[in-house]
Amino acid sequence: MKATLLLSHPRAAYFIGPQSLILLRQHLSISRISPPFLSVPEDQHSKIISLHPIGMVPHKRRIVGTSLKMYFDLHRTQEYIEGIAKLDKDAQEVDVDLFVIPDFLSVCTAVEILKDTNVMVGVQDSYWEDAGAHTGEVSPLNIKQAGASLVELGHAERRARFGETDETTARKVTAATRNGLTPLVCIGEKERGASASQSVGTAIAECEKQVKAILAAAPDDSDLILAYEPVWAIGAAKPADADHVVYVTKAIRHMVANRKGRTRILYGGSAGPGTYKALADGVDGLFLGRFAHDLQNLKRVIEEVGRGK
Ligand SMILES: O=C[C@H](O)COP(=O)(O)O
Repeated sequence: MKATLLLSHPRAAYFIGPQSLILLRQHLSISRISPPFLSVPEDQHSKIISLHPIGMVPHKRRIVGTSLKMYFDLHRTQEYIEGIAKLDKDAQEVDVDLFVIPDFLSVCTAVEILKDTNVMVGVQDSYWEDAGAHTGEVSPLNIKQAGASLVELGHAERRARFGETDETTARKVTAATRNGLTPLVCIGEKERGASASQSVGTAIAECEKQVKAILAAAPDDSDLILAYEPVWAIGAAKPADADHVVYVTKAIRHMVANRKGRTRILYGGSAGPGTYKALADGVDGLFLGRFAHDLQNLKRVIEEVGRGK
């Protein structure tokens, strides 16, 4: 068994095996451990670095973005993307990756407007074949050629309204990575449980099934973004409780701990300014919907995520 523990650190994450755990417990005099996560007091971090330099994985660069879903017409979308271009500098200043996912018709416009920035452009879906008689579908090959770099897949709205399943999402994940696109796959439980602990248990069980399908479909060394979006928190007045999100996203991180490729975990679902700080232990950033329509809100979120608060 390997990588059974994940140690959080402001600048790094550490994956260690059971042997190392015994050593680490002695070294740091830690008695209380709740696998798979271990909290180490900040003044002891340097001891971990010297004890386990080999298992060190660099901290993942944080990431913030928004999907415009089908909210705006073409003119408003263009104006919005021009506004996003102005936030590139803000994102760079705080080392945050920024992305925007417009409607399909606006993708080429977005790529053109953002060509001199670091902002990534994504699409809201893509098909599992690259070409052929698939009326109405959009080829991942063409998406790549258009200059997009992200493909959002398996969003709850597509699962609910267009019959998408773990299986179809997985096929699309494979096709996206085959074409050099990064899949941003949405996962999350449908219902909130009767109690806090039941909600966490249900969420982890449902996410595990979704994550397994994604991991089987994505090459192990590919870049992957998982957006944890509890379905009941999408389009709501406020995001899911921070404790809930942190428990679930830590469990998701454990599920993907053995991947070779970079795997970043986002939270989405009524997120906005003020959401990130309490989630910082669990997620690498936020995926916004409505609350990014006001670009001032998005700017604040970029700053908050970049500063970790
Ligand atoms: O794609 C984004 C998510 O579905 C969240 O949307 P929302 O923030 O409007 O709830």
